[in-house]
Amino acid sequence: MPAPHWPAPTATTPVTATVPLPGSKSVTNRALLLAALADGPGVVRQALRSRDADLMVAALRALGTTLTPMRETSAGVDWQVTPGPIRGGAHIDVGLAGTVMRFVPPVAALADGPVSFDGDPHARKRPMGPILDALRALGARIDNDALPFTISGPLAGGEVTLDASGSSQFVSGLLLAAARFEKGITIRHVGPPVPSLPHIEMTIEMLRAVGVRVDAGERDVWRVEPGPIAARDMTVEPDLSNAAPFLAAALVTGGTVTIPAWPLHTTQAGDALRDLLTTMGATVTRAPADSTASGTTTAGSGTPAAGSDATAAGSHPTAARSGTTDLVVTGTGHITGIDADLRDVGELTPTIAALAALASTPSRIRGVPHLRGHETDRLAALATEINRLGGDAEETDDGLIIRPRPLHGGTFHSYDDHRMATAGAVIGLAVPGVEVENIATTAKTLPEFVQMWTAMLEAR
Ligand SMILES: O=C(O)C1=C[C@@H](OP(=O)(O)O)[C@@H](O)[C@H](O)C1
Ligand SMILES: C=C(OP(=O)(O)O)C(=O)O
Repeated sequence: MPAPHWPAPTATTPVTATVPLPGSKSVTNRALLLAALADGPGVVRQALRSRDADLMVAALRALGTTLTPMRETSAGVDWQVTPGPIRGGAHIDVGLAGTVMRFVPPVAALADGPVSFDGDPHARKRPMGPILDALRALGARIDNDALPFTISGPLAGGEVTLDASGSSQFVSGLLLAAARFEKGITIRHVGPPVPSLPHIEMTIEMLRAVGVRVDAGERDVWRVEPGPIAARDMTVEPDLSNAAPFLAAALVTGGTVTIPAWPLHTTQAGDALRDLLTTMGATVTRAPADSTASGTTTAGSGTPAAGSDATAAGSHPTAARSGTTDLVVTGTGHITGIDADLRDVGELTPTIAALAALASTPSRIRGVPHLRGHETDRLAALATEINRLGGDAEETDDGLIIRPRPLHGGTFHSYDDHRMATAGAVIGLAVPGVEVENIATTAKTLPEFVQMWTAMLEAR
């Protein structure tokens, strides 16, 4: 029996809340995988606990890694990770997680036997061809061009050309495991532009932090030298993309939302929110990390900011280098439309589109045709759901045009997409009677979403 739809709360007053966020999905799943491939036991601190992270943990365990939780708080889980020989014979469930379906197969190709992969029904539709062809070119045998498939090594590594315009994760997946390939790897991208380049930067930065030599000096070419991956003590930053709906609430309600422990230097896509939300009419400031806006209370977990102690003293390179501040976003209740190329930060599109649907001037979102291969076809889903509520959204070849039009209540379908569900919540702040279908899908990256959202609205 499907769960009843979630009545998205409407904000009757401006929100004033501090919202600590759990760890980044993208950093967590890279850190766990690198720790599993390392030359000794390591630690991943303040890792996200969510469906995607749990799927990564299960995948690495199935391949022979020992992962032991040392401490779990609402800021995340500290994992002791002890690598083992990579075992064949495993079956990996990727769920709907791009980071599992693209990052784990290159590791599986190093196993001593075949490894099979499958996932949610929609996972079978997400693009996999370029990374599977690349693994074949590097020596692996694979029996299909999409999920489900079985992969067998050995994988020698070497040079490969692929079209990564469908997902940056094809490049990241190959790079993450490549130091363990006998010949390392040289990847050449040929095709339309690669999306989500900051996520490839994240991969490179995290590889370098564990001693892997990466050459990214030439556009669309990446080289990883074979060699050991150092065991480290890594700390995960808060998930800045999951900050998006909460910060959007400041714009929609004319309130103030503070996110603690926002890194001063980061490769996370969510950092682009500072500029995007400014363009849409917000005031964005940084406050010292130990300050709390007066009169605010903490929404969500009520624990110290995720990443705060880690970023003061921690070992994650991005956090350790430059520390963190609070990020404070204040809105006016009046949203200006935006014309933005989101190719680098496509995962922010559902929140930006939700804001655009509430804006007083038209918006155009460009550069994101690859969103058709995300958790759902996000361009079609956003246009359909905004229009279902009476809005005016139109798909283009590479994005969306959204024009102002008054919205009314109704069902907002999530398509099993966590960011569609949170986009429905953002619209619901301003539009009475919005009901989000399958809000539970937020568990992909933020299992506490409903509690955090409710606490944000109740905070004063
Ligand atoms: O490497 C990563 O952690 C991610 C890369 C991006 O994928 P695409 O390049 O497929 O957009 C992003 O959208 C996704 O949420 C996470
Ligand atoms: C595209 C996303 O996820 P995935 O890692 O499954 O690709 C996302 O989180 O917006």
